[in-house]
Amino acid sequence: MIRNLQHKYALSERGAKDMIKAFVCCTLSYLVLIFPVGLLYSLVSDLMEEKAPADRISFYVIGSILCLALILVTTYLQYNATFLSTYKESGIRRISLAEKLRKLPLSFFSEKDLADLTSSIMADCALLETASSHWIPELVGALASTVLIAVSMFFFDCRLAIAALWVLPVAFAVILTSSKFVNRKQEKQMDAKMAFADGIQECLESLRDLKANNSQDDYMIGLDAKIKAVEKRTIITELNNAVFNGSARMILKLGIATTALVGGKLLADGSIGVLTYFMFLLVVSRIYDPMTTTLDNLSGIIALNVPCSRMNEILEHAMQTGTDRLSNKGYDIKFSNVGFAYNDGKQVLKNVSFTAKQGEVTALIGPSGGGKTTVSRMATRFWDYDQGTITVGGMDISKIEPEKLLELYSIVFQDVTLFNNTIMENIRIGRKGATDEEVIAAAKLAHCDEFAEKLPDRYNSMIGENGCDLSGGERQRLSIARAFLKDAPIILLDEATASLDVENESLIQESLSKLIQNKTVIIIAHRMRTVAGADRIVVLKDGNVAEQGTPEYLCQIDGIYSHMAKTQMESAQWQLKNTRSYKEGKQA
Ligand SMILES: Nc1ncnc2c1ncn2[C@@H]1O[C@H](COP(=O)(O)OP(=O)(O)OP(=O)(O)O)[C@@H](O)[C@H]1O
Repeated sequence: MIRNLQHKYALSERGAKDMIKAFVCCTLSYLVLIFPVGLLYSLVSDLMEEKAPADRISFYVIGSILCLALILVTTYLQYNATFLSTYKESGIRRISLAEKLRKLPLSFFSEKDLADLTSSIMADCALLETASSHWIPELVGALASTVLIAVSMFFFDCRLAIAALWVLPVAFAVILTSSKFVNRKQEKQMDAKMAFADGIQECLESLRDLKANNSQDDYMIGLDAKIKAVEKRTIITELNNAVFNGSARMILKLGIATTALVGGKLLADGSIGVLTYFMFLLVVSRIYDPMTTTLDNLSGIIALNVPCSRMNEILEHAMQTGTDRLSNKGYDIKFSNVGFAYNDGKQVLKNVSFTAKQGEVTALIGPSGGGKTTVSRMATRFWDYDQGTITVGGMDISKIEPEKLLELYSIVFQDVTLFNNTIMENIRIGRKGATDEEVIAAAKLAHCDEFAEKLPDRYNSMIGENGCDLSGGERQRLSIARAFLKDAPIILLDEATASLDVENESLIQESLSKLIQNKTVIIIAHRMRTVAGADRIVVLKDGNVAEQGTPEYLCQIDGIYSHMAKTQMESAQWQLKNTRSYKEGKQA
């Protein structure tokens, strides 16, 4: 049962046990509400039998105090078992989701969109919180207490019990049979919401390009259609809920009428006494209240399937694992017949073999789409390869825990990610715990001091979201400073100096040459000038190693590298041929 609950409602083991406790407490708290009814029944019975209530006054006072105490205690227990444990569990769920996401390979994220994941972490967690604190324990509590009360009703009078209880299975049947239909509508509503959230996110991210291309109006038409789709789907879902839940509620109310009618008839026939009739009416009024709430929640509980399966998909997805004990000898990176395909199944790397040696600079070059970035993703376990092996210092990287492996790398990406924080803290991400002096030394090596010193708060200046207050070159220099600070034995530079001007590129390359001494360096570059000084060049074309060797050797064989170098030399001399006619046109 515990395992079932864990899977069904994406709970931890402790969360599932707490949920069972909540079921028991809810049942008790509903059951004790019947005690005051019993006391009232006894009082009316005494009055009718003309017993002197004065003799029984202490019985009623003690009985009332006991009822009150029981209600207080069970309410307190129910509160603790549902609310406190739910919020504890919610914290555990959110942390385990975050932990899991941290350990999932990037391949998982390329299958999912950000809006979907954000919704799982925020909205789905909040929904499960409400379900675990209210809907599910209330449903189980109301059902269990109703069953017990129903049994005692049958004990008193079968005919009246049937008149009071026939509505329950009918109302439940309405909700359960409609659930599949309602679920489908809810799934469609969720899809429409996701498409809309994606649209908003895409719109905000691409605002600059939309403005530059005067495409805002066209884009807004598409976004408007998505909003309308959400509106339509929400109306349909709410209508469905209203029809089915409304019908179930009405059927429940019929129970009071049938009890009154059947009871009246039996009373007139003399089959039952006034007291039994009165007691049934009292009990019926008590059991329908929790049942009405329960029926409302039942459709919500059934619809939990969608968020729970989305959450389980994250929680049960295979993680990248490995040892955190390194036994590598040196830091040579060796690719042996590595093959890889992204989720679309297209083979992107085919039998890739090369060695990036420690103390050398290995440059990956080749035409666009040749597989350079993919090779770097394999080396860092951002994605796991399908065939072959990759080793670092002789140790198979697929057996190394990804976070441990990444400790060996200083990486500078082409698309830099910065945080809305100070320059100092953005660089300190390279090595947590580095002193201010160490951060500033790294910043100076990456020539960040040139712009940091000019800012009002110098290294303590805020740089805006993703460094929006800085230029492309300045952002790139910050990420290079991080790599300097981390000072790991393997350096991976993915077009690291691409957004720098020639002067800054030369200065940073000079600093980089100090950083890379005795390290394994892999550079991905398009500009042949950047890789001319490399010790080894690996040319990747269509996922194959087309050529490899020293720059001199590759020039001699007159292959792709030599052709690319020549073409880039020619393009360096290229100029706008139409300059004259352009000027003439302007003057005219
Ligand atoms: N996340 C992904 N999902 C599916 N296919 C991808 C993904 N990333 C890259 N590819 C495909 O893999 C192939 C190799 O891409 P990769 O980015 O490794 O090439 P590259 O040599 O680095 O290109 P460029 O020089 O343009 O950056 C391309 O055909 C690309 O379309």
